[in-house]
Amino acid sequence: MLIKELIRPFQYEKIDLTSAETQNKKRAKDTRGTIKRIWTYLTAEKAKLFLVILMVLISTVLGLLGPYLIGRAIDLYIVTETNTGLKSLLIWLVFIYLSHSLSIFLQNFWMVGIAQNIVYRLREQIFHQFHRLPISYFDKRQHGELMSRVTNDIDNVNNTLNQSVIQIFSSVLTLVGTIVVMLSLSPILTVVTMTTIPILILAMRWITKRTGPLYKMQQKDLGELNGFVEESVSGQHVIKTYSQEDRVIQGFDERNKKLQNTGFWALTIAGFIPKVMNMLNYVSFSLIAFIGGILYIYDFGVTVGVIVIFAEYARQFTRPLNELSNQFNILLSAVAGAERVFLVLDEEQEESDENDATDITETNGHFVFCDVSFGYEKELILQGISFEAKPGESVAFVGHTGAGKSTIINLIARFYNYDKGNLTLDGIDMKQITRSSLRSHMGFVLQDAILFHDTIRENIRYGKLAATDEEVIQAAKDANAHDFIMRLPNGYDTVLDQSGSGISQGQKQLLAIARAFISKPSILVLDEATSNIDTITELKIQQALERLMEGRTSFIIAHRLNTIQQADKIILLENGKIKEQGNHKELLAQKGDYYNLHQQQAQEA
Ligand SMILES: Nc1ncnc2c1ncn2[C@@H]1O[C@H](COP(=O)(O)OP(=O)(O)OP(=O)(O)O)[C@@H](O)[C@H]1O
Repeated sequence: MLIKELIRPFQYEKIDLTSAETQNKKRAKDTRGTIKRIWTYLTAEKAKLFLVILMVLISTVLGLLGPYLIGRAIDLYIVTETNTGLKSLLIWLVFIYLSHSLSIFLQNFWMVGIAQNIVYRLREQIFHQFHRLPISYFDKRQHGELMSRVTNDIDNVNNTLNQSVIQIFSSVLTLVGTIVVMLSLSPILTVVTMTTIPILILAMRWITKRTGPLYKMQQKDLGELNGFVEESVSGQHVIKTYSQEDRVIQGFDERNKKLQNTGFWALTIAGFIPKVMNMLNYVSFSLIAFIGGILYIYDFGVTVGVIVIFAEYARQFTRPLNELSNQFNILLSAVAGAERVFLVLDEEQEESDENDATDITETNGHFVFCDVSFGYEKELILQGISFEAKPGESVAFVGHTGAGKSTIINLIARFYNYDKGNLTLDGIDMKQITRSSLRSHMGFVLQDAILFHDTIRENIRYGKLAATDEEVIQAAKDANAHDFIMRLPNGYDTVLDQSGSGISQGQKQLLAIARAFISKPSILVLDEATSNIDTITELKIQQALERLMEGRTSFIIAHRLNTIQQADKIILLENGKIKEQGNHKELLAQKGDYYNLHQQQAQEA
């Protein structure tokens, strides 16, 4: 059992990197582009970046000077046993090492500042971008996965910026500096020191070729896992009602396992780097000691001090190489993260097609659909839709699930653009009206009222931020919500949470109606609640809605026919087409589908 446990961590599935590698190759250009783009963020912090580079330069030179002086001390004072000058050289050494530490401290200090500024901007940009993207963008993606971009991916960029930029500069400088000093001391020993480099490069290549795609996979898997967790947390109600806990846990386990697997391989392979480095270090150290010793004994111009300098430089020399490849790995993982952030930033914004659209300052709410067709993807969902909603009229949509009721609303609110035909508001083509001005005249009372973690007062005020407390109370009264609010211990100051727990489904609806009242919209969209609401509350909702609809063009997604009998127009949809339209009386007289539906629901009731 124990042995099994011990070897368990090694029983990871092998990961096929071929597909990831080809993907990696395809994206190579993107990687370069992404690095360039990160660089533009860096150069926005010119002054600090300059200071960092200056400190890196100073620390590198001082780092080279230390071993050099120790070597000289051995040759000049220790081997020859003369003490004069040794003291002052040692004082110099102390000063050099102290300054070396100080310059390293400063470069890190400034770099942390730069990194924080950059991730602050990135976070700000991506969050702002989220609010400028069309609804279709969010419809197509898992929300937790998107959230992962703001958190994990940006974190990743942050970590890399903190470490990599300095490391890369200092590694390159140290490499160049070491080679120059080594060559000036002993070209033969320089060659000896460098013999291990080809092996090192080959080993690093082997490693990075594998870790690069693995890091990308790891970020992706992490995003998926986060998406799943977000869905499971926000969907707890549904999961529990349908007793789907086991299935969700199993789904989580699969994703968790996948992430564990990629994480294991990414870190294991990356972990070879220091081992290979150490081994090669010892090899090169032995070679220097051995060949340097021979050169010293046979008097080839190599001193003990020079051997010591080389031994120290050999270490210094492989370290930057190691760090470069290490940083390269970390850089790849950050580039993967940054790429996912930039992908969001590069998405077309909702207003991108609004160049020749104009704001509407007011509207009568007169909609005309003329032979309108629309599909989310290639497949057409709505076909040949024609109807008119005159100012102040109420239009109700009925039809089976998936018939296209919500889709028509999506076109009315311009969450999506219609494809063919003609859709106008007050005679103006919908595509010529800016979305923000259109929506500023619209009010929504949706099935699942979205509340924010704030007081009831602020939740109602969300409909019009400038509303006074009196207006909030008036709106609540109009919405029949005032009484229940006053019965809560903290009244209007009761803090709700996102799911609105603490108040009932019907009360949530009343708050949503109050929110719509306060914004005084000309156009209303009502999505009837299907859930069971007690009859008294339902009556209150119905009353409030009728009051709200007065004088406003209203679109109602109806699930029960008894609530829409007063509607000016009822449109029966089937498979994205209008099957019947007219008012309640007319449709009953037609004795068509509406009539049948009505009979059916009457019987059920
Ligand atoms: N964002 C979307 N992307 C792709 N297809 C979608 C999208 N939203 C809806 N659909 C498809 O469009 C069709 C019409 O959906 P719609 O939501 O308009 O129906 P509905 O009549 O409102 O149904 P319900 O009463 O269930 O809300 C369905 O086949 C649905 O699968």
